[in-house]
Amino acid sequence: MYLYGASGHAKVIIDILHAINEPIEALFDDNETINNLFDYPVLHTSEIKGPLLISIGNNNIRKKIAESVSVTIGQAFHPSAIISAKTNIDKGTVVMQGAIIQSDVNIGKHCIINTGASIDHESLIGDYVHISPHCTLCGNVEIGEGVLIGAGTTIIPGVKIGCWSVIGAGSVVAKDIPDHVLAVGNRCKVVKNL
Ligand SMILES: CC(=O)SCCNC(=O)CCNC(=O)[C@H](O)C(C)(C)COP(=O)(O)OP(=O)(O)OC[C@H]1O[C@@H](n2cnc3c(N)ncnc32)[C@H](O)[C@@H]1OP(=O)(O)O
Repeated sequence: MYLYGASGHAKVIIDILHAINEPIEALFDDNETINNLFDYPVLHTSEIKGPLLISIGNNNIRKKIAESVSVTIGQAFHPSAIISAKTNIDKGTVVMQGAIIQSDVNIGKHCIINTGASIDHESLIGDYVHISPHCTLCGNVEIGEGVLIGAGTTIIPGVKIGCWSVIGAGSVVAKDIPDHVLAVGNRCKVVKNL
């Protein structure tokens, strides 16, 4: 596996790849001052190789890179994650330690399902989404493309979050949230447009 991005997020993905015995060939990064991460070389080249995981936490940047490369895309699920056999997860998505993904969930490409997050039955997660550590998504939740759900957020059943919106850490979302907004709080409310 090759990784694009040599930051803290890459360190967590490296742990997952170790846990599943997936060899790591090298990392790529645009920052020419970073030449290695742990024992792995960091390359600065436009010749990107696959299978590739984009190991960058920012959803916009992950999308830009995904659209600019034409190599095989990998996947990485930590063995401690519990993933229903009746779930579809698209390429490029990583599932961190202790996450739980229940039956009939669909998750798009290049998503991050972070440490200890729980996604319940029949939920729909768009492409380039980040579900941060210890979020709880109840059943039938819908998350639009590019959304960041901040750490520890709870989303009650059936709620829809619009594309490229951000939900602040620790929020409780009981009503639908539109596209391109920042919304925060218990009784989560929109505080600004993005
Ligand atoms: C392994 C990992 O680390 S994964 C990374 C996971 N990342 C996260 O969970 C980060 C989530 N980010 C947040 O919660 C941030 O605070 C954000 C995105 C909500 C806000 O960031 P900014 O755009 O900088 O907004 P800003 O700090 O100006 O806040 C706007 C208002 O919302 C408030 N606010 C910000 N965050 C929160 C929050 N989580 N809950 C309640 N209110 C909040 C601020 O106090 C501010 O209120 P004010 O205008 O009355 O002063």
